[in-house]
Amino acid sequence: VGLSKELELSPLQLCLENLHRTLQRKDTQGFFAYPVNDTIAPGYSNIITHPMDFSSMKYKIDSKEYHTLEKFRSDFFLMCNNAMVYNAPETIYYKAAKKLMQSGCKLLAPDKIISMYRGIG
Ligand SMILES: COc1ccc(OC)c(-c2cc(C(C)=O)n3cccnc23)c1
Repeated sequence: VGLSKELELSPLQLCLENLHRTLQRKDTQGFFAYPVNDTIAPGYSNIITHPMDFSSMKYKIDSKEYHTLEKFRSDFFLMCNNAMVYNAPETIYYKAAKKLMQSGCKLLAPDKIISMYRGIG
């Protein structure tokens, strides 16, 4: 007896869960774990129109909102870019976002995405 229907993870979801886990492991301080709020980041919601964080991405994977690897990839880069727009270059958040983005570029490189699709079948 397999997982009940709604819990069954599709090959794409399994791939996205894997990528999500690998990328989130790089965020050792948890700066990208949850949505940034205006209390810890004054004026954030006025400056960043499309917020994104790892918990929101996880929710989108589990609710089957990502139909392609590219949609997941663009949310990841949106998350990193937001941090490099709101925070000044000398801040720990900007530097953490830049480093995270570099990891994402390697893991989510187009040739890697193509081979993942081949693997998904
Ligand atoms: C200092 O501990 C935390 C804990 C969680 C955070 O975001 C979820 C952040 C955080 C994360 C960010 C980002 C990602 O821009 N940020 C910007 C300004 C002030 N704080 C933050 C910091």
